[in-house]
Amino acid sequence: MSTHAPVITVDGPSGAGKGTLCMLLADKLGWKLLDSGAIYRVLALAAIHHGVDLESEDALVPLAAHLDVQFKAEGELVKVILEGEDVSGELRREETGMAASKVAALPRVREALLRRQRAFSEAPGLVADGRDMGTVVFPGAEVKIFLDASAEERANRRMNQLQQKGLDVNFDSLLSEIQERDDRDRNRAVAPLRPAADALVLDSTEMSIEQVTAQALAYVEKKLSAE
Ligand SMILES: Nc1ncnc2c1ncn2[C@@H]1O[C@H](COP(=O)(O)OP(=O)(O)OP(=O)(O)O)[C@@H](O)[C@H]1O
Ligand SMILES: Nc1ccn([C@@H]2O[C@H](COP(=O)(O)O)[C@@H](O)[C@H]2O)c(=O)n1
Repeated sequence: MSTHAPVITVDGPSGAGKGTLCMLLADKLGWKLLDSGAIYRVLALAAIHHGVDLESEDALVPLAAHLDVQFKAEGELVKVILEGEDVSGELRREETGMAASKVAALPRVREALLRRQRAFSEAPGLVADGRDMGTVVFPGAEVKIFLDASAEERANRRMNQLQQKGLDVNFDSLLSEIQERDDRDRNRAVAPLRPAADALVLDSTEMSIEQVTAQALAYVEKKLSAE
């Protein structure tokens, strides 16, 4: 007999702070974490490594269906192993995010990755980070949050994040990459980025990580205790 595990979905645009919030929620609740963006990123890397055109749906679908990837937790970090190779560094690059948003716009590619994402749902619960977690992948989720922030604030956060890694970055090019990715994610024909009708929308533009976490946790506790 299968038991139902509760799900919290956190959707929103790139750099809104979803990953940060999801990690804190999963840690606090002792629940599993799904970083669905990492799956699209891994697929994009697999395509690049195999010389597959990022717009060829026919070639990408079998690659998505047979993606040989492992996520290995090592302390606070998660190592991503694609076909035996550690791609954790390559995975987080801005150009990988851009390539991921191209493969993610293809309907049959999304379909091929659905089961893999749903398989993350297990007891005691799952915190799922992405673009369509509350609308498509887990439409029956107990708690749905849509985390937003202005494009300028997200570019600023990303710039600080990259500078902390010692990388030389340009605000204007980060902002235009974020806007290009937003545009593709919001306007694609399938699973476009938008809040689920029953999601709490949090605009974090003027909020610290601590304020976002406190508001999200209060909402999660209220929703879960009402179940
Ligand atoms: N409320 C906040 N205020 C300031 N900085 C924040 C806030 N939330 C997150 N950050 C910082 O912004 C950066 C991006 O956050 P994070 O990686 O969580 O975003 P994301 O939405 O998961 O992005 P992506 O979808 O591209 O993976 C990180 O350096 C994080 O520490
Ligand atoms: N549920 C999702 C998650 C991600 N995507 C696409 O992948 C790109 C990379 O995502 P990150 O969260 O790792 O930045 C993103 O721009 C989306 O195009 C998606 O479509 N659905």
